[in-house]
Amino acid sequence: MYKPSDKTTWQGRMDPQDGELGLRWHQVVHMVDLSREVTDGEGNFAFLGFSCDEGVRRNQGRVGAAGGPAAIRQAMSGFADHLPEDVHLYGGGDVICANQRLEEAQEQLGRKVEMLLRKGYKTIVLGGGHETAYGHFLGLRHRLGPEETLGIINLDAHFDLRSYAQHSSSGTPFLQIADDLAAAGRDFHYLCLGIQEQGNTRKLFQTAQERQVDYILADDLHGGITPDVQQRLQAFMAKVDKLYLSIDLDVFAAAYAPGVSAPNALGLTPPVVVQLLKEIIGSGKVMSVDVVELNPKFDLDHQTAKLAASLVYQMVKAWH
Ligand SMILES: N=CN[C@@H](CCC(=O)O)C(=O)O
Ligand SMILES: [Mn+2]
Ligand SMILES: [Mn+2]
Repeated sequence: MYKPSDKTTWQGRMDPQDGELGLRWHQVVHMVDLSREVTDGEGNFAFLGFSCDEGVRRNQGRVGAAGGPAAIRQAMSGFADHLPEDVHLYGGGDVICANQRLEEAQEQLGRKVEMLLRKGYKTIVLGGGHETAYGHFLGLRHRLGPEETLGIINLDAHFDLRSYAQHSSSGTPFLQIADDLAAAGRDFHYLCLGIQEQGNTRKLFQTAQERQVDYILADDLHGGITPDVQQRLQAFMAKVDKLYLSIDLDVFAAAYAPGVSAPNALGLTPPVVVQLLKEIIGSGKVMSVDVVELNPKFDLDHQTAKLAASLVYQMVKAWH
């Protein structure tokens, strides 16, 4: 199920006395209906929501992530417009997971991501639980050339490499992706930043080792981009052609991001994450991004939604 964006979902303060200089994102964003083929979007940004609780529900989590896209959109609406004249924002609406039909919703997300990328948009997907990542991947894998290698960078307290033998969930997307890539004869290059040891069982560390996953613990990132972190990040990015960047908001300390499905007391601070995002986007290889796991039901004064929106702002600024 898909619901195109409409202007009523982009609302905010207005300063008409200031004319063009007073504009905010809700006044400059265009609406695009993704239920039909879209026109060329080269150089522009498209936001696409994935409104879904099913992955977190299947993963024994506290549901509420379906409200994520609307909450992030609301938080982005009031941002001051500092974009260059030739860069435009497009609200692409939401893919909605209905009646627990997660796999169908992921396929639909994939089709829309593929279309946006094919039309030249820089795509920013707003989750949803981390099951968003598998749907996202279903689309972006079609935009890889036959010889191009994909690198996946996940800012997350968790590996999300659980077995999907029983069912897929918000805890399984990167193992699903690893297996799909292997079936297509492609390598799985996966770097996790911000892993919490106490948040991942020995089984998950074992799977990470078996799949040759590269990771940096949150404990080793609190100091920001040290020479060692920079070297590891750059080495990872150098060995791939394109990057898919996924941001799970539970990578932050719960003090900054209380509104997530699985909060972490010892997570990262916003300045460290922004530094990492700039370094990653600075590679020039990022093809698509998602921000996931916002759970507005547990948010405090929209703090986590505003943090998610601010990450989007920083990425748009670094990426255009
Ligand atoms: N999206 C993934 N979530 C975590 C949840 C961990 C928890 O509930 O504590 C995971 O599966 O590992
Ligand atoms: Mn995750
Ligand atoms: Mn997580």
